[in-house]
Amino acid sequence: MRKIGIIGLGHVGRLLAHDLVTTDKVDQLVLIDQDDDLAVGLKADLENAQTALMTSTTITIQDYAALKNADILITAFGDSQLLKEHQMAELTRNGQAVEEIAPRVKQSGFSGIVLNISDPNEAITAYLQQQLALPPKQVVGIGTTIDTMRMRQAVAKAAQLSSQNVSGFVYGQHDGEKVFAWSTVTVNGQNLEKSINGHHLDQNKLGINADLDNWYTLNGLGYNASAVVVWTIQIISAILGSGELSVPLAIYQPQYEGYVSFPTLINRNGQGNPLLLNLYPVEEAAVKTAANAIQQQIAILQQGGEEND
Ligand SMILES: NC(=O)c1ccc[n+]([C@@H]2O[C@H](COP(=O)([O-])OP(=O)(O)OC[C@H]3O[C@@H](n4cnc5c(N)ncnc54)[C@H](O)[C@@H]3O)[C@@H](O)[C@H]2O)c1
Repeated sequence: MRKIGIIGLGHVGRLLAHDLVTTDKVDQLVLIDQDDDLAVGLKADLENAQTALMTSTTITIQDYAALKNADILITAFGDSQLLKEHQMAELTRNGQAVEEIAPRVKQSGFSGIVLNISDPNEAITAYLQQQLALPPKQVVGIGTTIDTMRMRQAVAKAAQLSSQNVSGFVYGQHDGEKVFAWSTVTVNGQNLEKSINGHHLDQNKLGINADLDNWYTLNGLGYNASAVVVWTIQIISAILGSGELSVPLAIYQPQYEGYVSFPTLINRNGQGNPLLLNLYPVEEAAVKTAANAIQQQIAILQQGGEEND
């Protein structure tokens, strides 16, 4: 029995619930939002959709206790409107959401794997891990997964190839101190120093193009959801299946003494071994800068928590 909880049913949470139900990826779904009407409406809509399906998902709403035996909890709470102010505008409000949500999840007896989508991703994932008191391997964030896929796509477009030919990772901090680790990027096994498919690739331009897609999406839609939902489903499949996926998640990385986005394996036990690739010294220093920025955000959340006590 595959059981998944989703907390936060906005653009991301509701699209994820839709895709899980309509592609038969889940047997039991627990949907929770601070807005009761939204949860009731989404349940009714998804149940109506199931009339066209040969599969069936049991949907429970607004019940933290139902998370007890869930395999995976996806956290997608927040207020995407705040992103119009600045990239990290959700920090304090999502920190407060963690303080509301974590005790209720803990009380349910949930002992599965948490995949956090809420931003700022690394700091909120770390704060969730602290407040839930689950082992760090069971609390990961989507991290720089989407940034990495945008980077791969920018490389692929410049080389006029498909992005499946490109590997390599963005490290650091999603939307903040992002580190394009060009030392890890290859196209069909070849690094970017030589021309690829007859094209000389300029790393500065690639970085700008990678960010541009995010800008277009936010400018046009006011939020982004499709890419993060599709990759979340890939990660869910790795956790519920028998294989392993390598993605740059927000994980506890002892080398940086805290949470940072770093390539890692993910499997049925949660975070597996991190991929320890040889970074250029300048890249390694940039990841350290990102880890420090994340630590500063966590300190702000912890101070807020103390003030509220
Ligand atoms: N890391 C990524 O790649 C990535 C991509 C897209 C969105 N995000 C982040 O994911 C989060 C969700 O994005 P969205 O576009 O769905 O936002 P949204 O504003 O559309 O929806 C957020 C939902 O969370 C709910 N919520 C807020 N606080 C809550 C609480 N305490 N308890 C229960 N529900 C609560 C709200 O009622 C709302 O329905 C945001 O933090 C956003 O920045 C991250």
